[in-house]
Amino acid sequence: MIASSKDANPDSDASSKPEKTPFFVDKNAPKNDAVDYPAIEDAVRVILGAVGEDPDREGLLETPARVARMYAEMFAGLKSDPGRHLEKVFEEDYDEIVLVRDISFCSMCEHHLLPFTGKAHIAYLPSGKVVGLSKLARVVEEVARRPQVQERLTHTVANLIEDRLSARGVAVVVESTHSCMTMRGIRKPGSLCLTSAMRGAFKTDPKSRSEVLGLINRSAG
Ligand SMILES: Nc1nc2c(ncn2[C@@H]2O[C@H](COP(=O)(O)OP(=O)(O)OP(=O)(O)O)[C@@H](O)[C@H]2O)c(=O)[nH]1
Ligand SMILES: [Zn+2]
Repeated sequence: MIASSKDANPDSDASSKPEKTPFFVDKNAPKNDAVDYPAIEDAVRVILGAVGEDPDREGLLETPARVARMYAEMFAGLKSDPGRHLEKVFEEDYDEIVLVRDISFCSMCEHHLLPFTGKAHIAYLPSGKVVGLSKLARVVEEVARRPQVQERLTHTVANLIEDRLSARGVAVVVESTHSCMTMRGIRKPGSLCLTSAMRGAFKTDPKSRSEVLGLINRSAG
């Protein structure tokens, strides 16, 4: 467990502080040991005060703790290795396209800390070994749980699959809506951002590329 900002402050006197709301009250969310929950709570109280709110009013009392749990959940993939989901492979005499489409995800834009949500489509060309289909979705789910840009999400997933499965080709297409473009700033609801990462045969062979894009496009939406 990382020490909280209070622990790090030699002047702090925990005994004189009122007892805080227990920060881990969501029984469903696993504890994220990489996250300093009390530090997030402190920061949220500061933000609430800074926007002109009263962090001590009843409706906001538990908000810092809720936000800490939310960030712990949203950033649960920050310190983990999503590639571990691709370790259990099995041999199969199949060398054509494997495509899992419409894998929903929710990630966090690193510029505004607002969510971007959408779908990922993953295809690969096996080279003797395949992986359980759900594992591709697990990789997306875990990589998504980081602050990032969509481009990084896309190529991180592609690199993991190419490396861990020694795939002859990998295609990752991600389509998503960025809250920072829909609810603030330019405010363009309905705008969609598409990114793709092509590896191996999908990058070098136009026929393979067009075949996989055809399958993804036909299936998407
Ligand atoms: N390339 C890319 N840009 C992103 C992503 N998520 C958010 N952005 C953009 O990050 C940019 C940040 O631009 P800045 O000018 O630094 O910040 P800003 O003043 O809040 O920008 P506006 O959103 O235009 O108001 C914006 O253009 C966002 O649309 C992403 O996943 N990929
Ligand atoms: Zn943003």
